[in-house]
Amino acid sequence: MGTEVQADMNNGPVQETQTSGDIGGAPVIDLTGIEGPSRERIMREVSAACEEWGFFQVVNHGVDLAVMKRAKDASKEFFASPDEEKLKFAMKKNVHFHGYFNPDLMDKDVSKFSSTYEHLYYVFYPPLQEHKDRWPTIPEGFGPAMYEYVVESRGLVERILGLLSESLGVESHALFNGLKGPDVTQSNMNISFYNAKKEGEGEDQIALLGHTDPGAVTVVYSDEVVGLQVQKGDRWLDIEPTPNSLIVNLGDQLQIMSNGRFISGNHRVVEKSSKRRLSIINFYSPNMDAIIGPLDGLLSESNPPVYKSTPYRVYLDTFRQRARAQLLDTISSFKVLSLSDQEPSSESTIGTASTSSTIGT
Ligand SMILES: O=C(O)CCC(=O)C(=O)O
Ligand SMILES: [Fe+2]
Repeated sequence: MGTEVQADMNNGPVQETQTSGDIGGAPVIDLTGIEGPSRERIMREVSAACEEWGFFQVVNHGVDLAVMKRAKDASKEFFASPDEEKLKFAMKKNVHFHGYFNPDLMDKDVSKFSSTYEHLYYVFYPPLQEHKDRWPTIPEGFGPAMYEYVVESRGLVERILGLLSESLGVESHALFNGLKGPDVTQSNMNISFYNAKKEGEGEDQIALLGHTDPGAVTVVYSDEVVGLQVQKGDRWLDIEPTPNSLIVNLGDQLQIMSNGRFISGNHRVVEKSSKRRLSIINFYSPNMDAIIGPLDGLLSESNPPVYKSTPYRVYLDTFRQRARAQLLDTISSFKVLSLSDQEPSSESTIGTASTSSTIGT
């Protein structure tokens, strides 16, 4: 999910039950030997995590720790810069929410934002000049440091896509090729600096409502401050960042491509620590013109398509429209209807879902 969506999902003290969270959400998987003798084991662990949680953490993931550190240091330096410097990169109306946002310094109406925390949102891949021209230049090396991390973390995503394709029993490039469509996959970066829990505040504040990400695979590089929670049944579980790990979660497009075998895990962010939390998020998403549907190689008479095939652009537009109305379950409106279902108009689909929406529950 990108910032444009979060815009409408950040509502501060929304009353959701049980903000405290239990520890132990989602497995930690060691990727040592992924190209060698451990591949089978890793493939089983990753696919089990994707079926059960849609979430896992990875260690020994092959992303250069020095590159991670440079991206984190650059982000911290950006947020620590004087307000007037940061505001030079402020989001502008109609520029698709690219740029810097700070709820204390900016007119919330700038992009209909009601976010409760500072963040940066940029396209980092493909590195077109129009994208590069927007990247922050404070600190000076911000763009190159972040880009280096983006390239490394995209490599991780592509290794995971290979494993997942194999575990589905299709050719190892099947997921990647489906996502890239006619050209390349994309990476939008959301660098969020959440607020600390205020002293004396009883309830943990919800910074980001429960949602699934619309794209393919999200890589969250979180500092050691807890805040991200994954939903399991009716419970919210804290993801405790393991040092040097990366958190991986699947977005809606992988649930669709796997014909429902993998899940796009519902998650949210709460402000529960006395420290502010930094997270650097790579939304690895399909090409806008890729037609995403269940992979051909998975379908049979006994496994008919559960989801429709749709250009990603259409899916994302629907997701954004619905998110504005805080309807955060988009994927069910892309289900193939069974013959016994009545065909609702697209408007009534949205209307129906609004009343049955399970946001944050
Ligand atoms: O900050 C995080 O850990 C996750 C944020 C998130 O879920 C999102 O931006 O979609
Ligand atoms: Fe998310």
